[in-house]
Amino acid sequence: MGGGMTDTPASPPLRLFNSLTRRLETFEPVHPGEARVYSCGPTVYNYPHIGNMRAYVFADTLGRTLSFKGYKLTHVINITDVGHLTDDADAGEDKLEKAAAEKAQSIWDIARHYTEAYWADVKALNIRGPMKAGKPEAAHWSIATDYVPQMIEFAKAIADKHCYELDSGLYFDTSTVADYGRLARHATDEGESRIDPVDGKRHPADFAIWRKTPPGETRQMEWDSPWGKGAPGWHLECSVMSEALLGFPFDIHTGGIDHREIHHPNEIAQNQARSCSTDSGARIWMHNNFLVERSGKMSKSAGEFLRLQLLIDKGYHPLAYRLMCLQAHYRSELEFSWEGLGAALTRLKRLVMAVQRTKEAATLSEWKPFKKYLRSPGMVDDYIDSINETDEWFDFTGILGEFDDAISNDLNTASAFPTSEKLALTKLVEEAVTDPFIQLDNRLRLIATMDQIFGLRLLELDRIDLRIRPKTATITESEIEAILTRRKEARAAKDFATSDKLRDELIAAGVEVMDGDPLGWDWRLEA
Ligand SMILES: Nc1ncnc2c1ncn2[C@@H]1O[C@H](COP(=O)(O)OP(=O)(O)OP(=O)(O)O)[C@@H](O)[C@H]1O
Ligand SMILES: [Zn+2]
Repeated sequence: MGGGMTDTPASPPLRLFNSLTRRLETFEPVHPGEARVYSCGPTVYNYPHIGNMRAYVFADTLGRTLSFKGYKLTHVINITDVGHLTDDADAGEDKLEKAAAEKAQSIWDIARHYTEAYWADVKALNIRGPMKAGKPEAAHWSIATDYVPQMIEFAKAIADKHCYELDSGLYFDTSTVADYGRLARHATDEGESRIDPVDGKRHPADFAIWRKTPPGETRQMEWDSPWGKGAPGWHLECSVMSEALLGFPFDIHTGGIDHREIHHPNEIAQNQARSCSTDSGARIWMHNNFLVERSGKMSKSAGEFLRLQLLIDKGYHPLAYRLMCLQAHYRSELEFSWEGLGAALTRLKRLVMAVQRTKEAATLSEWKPFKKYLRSPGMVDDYIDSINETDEWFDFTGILGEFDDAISNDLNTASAFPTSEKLALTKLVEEAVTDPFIQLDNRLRLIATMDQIFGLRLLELDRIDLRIRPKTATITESEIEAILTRRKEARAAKDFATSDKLRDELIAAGVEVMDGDPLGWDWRLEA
């Protein structure tokens, strides 16, 4: 550690809010130098809505932060293609079987279709996806139906001590484990009125770990088991896949805040049974709050919902939605509005434009992040050494230190944002264009470093990428460009009548010209 630099500030430890203790805790990995994370994946019976995608932007921000802090990340995200009922508890039908019946399609085709739709959103939002020991290429998405034999083994192992059989399935007796429901913080028999009773259940909170196919019926997805033909329960999937892929216990388990009430307490109960201990299975349980609309939580069951593709069709770049998520803390509710999304898009444009100007003036052709800083999770000494090596006098420690503080404080991208935007725009980029003492290349390296967490592609995006033509526009890109060129000429010649006429022509075609906009014009966005 950089000899003699005793006054160097230490990189802050990563502190995360643990839903189990409802407190901020310092992250201490189970395996030194590693971070193993499990995120509950989508149930692929319908398109994901942008609220669902907030859960994965959050999981991705966590993963990126762990990588930034120097941990070798293994991140598992599953695909739930079986077992999730229309109620989070045990009433209702299998969501996938129901969708298949309604559409008269094969359940496997339905699962495939919606899995691909989810992957498209993941890609558009620059979510990194699964990771194995720091390598995305070594990882794969974990599909629940690939793990059914392991689920049966898990159930067999806990059946005698913790389960009982009814006509409808094998049920977990929640009274057999200590402190059931401690994550949700409700007493076992209270607050359960929304759980429809299943005949014969010993306690309202007991849940199916194996659901038998009713006599005389056939399910499209069913497997043989010691309890007859049937399908696994949803909660079982996550316990099995997390143990199989991450070991027991692992570091962090994530999901939306609704999972804190039923799904995760049930996973914990299974994990306790399996390990014959009080260990919940993960050291830290983290939950993102909801994306809401004025009318309430965005949800599929409520009928109408917003898909990422709709935002794109209206002319919003998907990363504007990512930025909108980053501007709020993951534990706060975020209210969606078109105005808010529009403001995020304008902010993204300004950032991209400022970076672009700096790129044009810089000398390097590639802007790698400050690798040395990234490689020294404990201290920033190495990083200061690297600056000394390059004779750079500018105090990066302050900027990166501030950024590191924010992100290490329970992923506070919300506070990182105003800070980094202020720095990036006024100090780092705009001043950089005029200040002869500040090296442009280092501004770009700094942005590259921070963007490892933001994932906004700030160095790759071009102003052209941010112009998305709304589906409703009745004019082509080149026609717009031609009119805009003529309008610019008219304005230069102070011929404002022609300029206004051309602007009206564009408006009639669905394109709004915004003279104050950094891009010179913008598409009209429908409210
Ligand atoms: N409005 C929301 N905002 C943020 N996260 C959400 C929201 N709705 C669901 N989630 C989270 O999205 C992830 C994927 O959920 P899943 O695919 O199971 O959807 P779902 O629960 O069927 O959706 P819905 O609640 O809309 O019916 C979960 O972690 C869930 O907690
Ligand atoms: Zn899960």
